[in-house]
Amino acid sequence: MFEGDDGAQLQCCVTVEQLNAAGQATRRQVIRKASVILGRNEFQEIILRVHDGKVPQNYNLKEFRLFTKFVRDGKCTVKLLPENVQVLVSNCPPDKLSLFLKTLSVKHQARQGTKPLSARDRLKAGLPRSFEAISPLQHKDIQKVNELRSKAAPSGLTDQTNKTKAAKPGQQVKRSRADCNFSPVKQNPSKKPILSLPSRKLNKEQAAVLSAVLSGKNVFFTGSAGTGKSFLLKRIMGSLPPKSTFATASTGVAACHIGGTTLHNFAGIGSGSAPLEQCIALAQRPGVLQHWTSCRHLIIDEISMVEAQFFDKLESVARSVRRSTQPFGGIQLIVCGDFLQLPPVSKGKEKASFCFQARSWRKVMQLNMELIEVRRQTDQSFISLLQAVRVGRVTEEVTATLMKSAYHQIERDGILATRLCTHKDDVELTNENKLQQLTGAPREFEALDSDPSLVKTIDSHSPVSRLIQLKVGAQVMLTKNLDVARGLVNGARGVVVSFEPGTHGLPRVRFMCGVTEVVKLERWVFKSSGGIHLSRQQLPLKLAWAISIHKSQGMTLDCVEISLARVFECGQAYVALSRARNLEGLRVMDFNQRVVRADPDVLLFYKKLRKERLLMQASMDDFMCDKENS
Ligand SMILES: Nc1ncnc2c1ncn2[C@@H]1O[C@H](COP(=O)(O)OP(=O)(O)OP(=O)(O)O)[C@@H](O)[C@H]1O
Ligand SMILES: [Mg+2]
Repeated sequence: MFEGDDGAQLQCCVTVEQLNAAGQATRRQVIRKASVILGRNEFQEIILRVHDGKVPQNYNLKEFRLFTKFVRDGKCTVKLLPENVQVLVSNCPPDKLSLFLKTLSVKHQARQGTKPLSARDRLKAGLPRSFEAISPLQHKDIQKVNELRSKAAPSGLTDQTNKTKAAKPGQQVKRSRADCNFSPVKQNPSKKPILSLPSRKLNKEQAAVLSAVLSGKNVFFTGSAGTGKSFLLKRIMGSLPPKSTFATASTGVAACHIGGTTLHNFAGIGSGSAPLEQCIALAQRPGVLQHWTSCRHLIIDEISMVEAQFFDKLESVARSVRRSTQPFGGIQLIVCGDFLQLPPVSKGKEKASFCFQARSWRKVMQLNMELIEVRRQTDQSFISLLQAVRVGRVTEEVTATLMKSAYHQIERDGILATRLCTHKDDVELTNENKLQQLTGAPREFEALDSDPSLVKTIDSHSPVSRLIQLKVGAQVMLTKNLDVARGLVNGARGVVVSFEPGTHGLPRVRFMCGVTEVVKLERWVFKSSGGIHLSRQQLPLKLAWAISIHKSQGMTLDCVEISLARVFECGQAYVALSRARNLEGLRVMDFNQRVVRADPDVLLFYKKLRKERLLMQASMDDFMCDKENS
């Protein structure tokens, strides 16, 4: 079973169109708040029921086409062929929609081969009309369909590409990349199951946070590095209606991680330092106002870098722009981060205050929850070392272990360690020099930007630069998840071993995980504050002799060398050390315990939170059993 969802029911916007022979809509019905249910009638045929809260409409899914290209945007179309009707779904939580389509596809294919009933058979059966929601997808359904598919002789394909050989009219399902796990019925050379279930399930504590979010409460959830906060945020995004959900983060790097935008971009009030009236006026500009009025769920990752005054300003702007007296104007806040990691950037002398010190924080936050289970690292002793560093408790043993790591040999297959630097200029200098030292002329890869005049905005949102220079031997890092199962994930380290033929031949990279792959162009799409979609097409690579600690925020890194001598912020040493997946992949130069500092205000906040949360935790338990009993 899939976590917390039966896959047979959707809440979304539905448009039902009756088409004429030329495919134009002659009649259109829009249902803003529809429920769409997958079920079976008295003859066990699969029925799509669209309910507008008054009268349900049933569509028999015998012959239909699915258009699923925009599932990640919460949209799809079911085209009923004989009736020439199309049902357009929109503003649907993407994860729910993709599970629904998977259920539909599997259940439909499992029925392949059953003889269609004639009108006479129906009459003779004399069964009372009935409708029953379809049972949730189980592993056995998947197995059955994979068997059917692997047995399917090549000529019997219902694959779009060889239309002439398409099997009897049956389901002519149009497949798009979005359906990659419903790949068209082809002989499957790799013999791996064609259909698969989502492998990376939420653990219990992550599921509890998701439940609290879906109950509509304002939730702050925290946890040390690698406990899956960002991972969970992406699942939360997949469970909320896309049109009214805005995913943001305090920095461009973190925003990239969750496929969102920066909080500043969402808010459109600049630095927020202007007087309130002015900020409200800024928020009412076209393009920005639409964010504030359509937003019902505001997600913020890496909250530790948002400063208190900015948070308070946002809260006041929200109430004023949305003409609501509720905290944050009634927007549901879903906020996460680790206050013992990077603090807000201080301007000038005085120390910037943390978000939890904001006037409105306690008024806004209804539930504080914590993820305890660390997922990035697996070695318990390394996890304990990191926990000690996180709270600034540097024992002799911690010091000895980190100093010993200076001799770790972490290079392998020509892949050198990435140096995590505290200052950006060191990074640029190191990468440039190292590239220059390699023989041969560099190959240049220029990005294709949707709007070259907005290169600054695009730069601040994408993890790759407009221009990338590479040579054979260049140390590189992947900046996008290409294939999680094969270890080609954001942060994966590698070295360029060759280029494909031709002046713009793509680079072939050998990765630390053992895979050697030609890296192809990828595309990043994001919404800028004016609400316009911007995009960049570029290689998902960046030079990786060095990277800044700020740019490594949120990342999981294979092999890092850290020099902590110039660490200047509380939490910075912890962020750097906690990027490494294991101690063997880490080399710490010139360690001395002075560089490890935890902010005393933050330690106090977590201490109070723990004391309170014991109550909150109890109420969390109450909350969970209320849920079970409801
Ligand atoms: N339930 C899960 N199933 C499988 N993998 C998971 C799960 N939760 C987290 N992970 C993996 O653990 C690693 C750390 O997760 P993530 O980056 O979300 O942690 P984080 O709390 O955001 O860390 P940081 O504080 O450094 O940003 C990632 O590789 C992520 O894919
Ligand atoms: Mg994170």
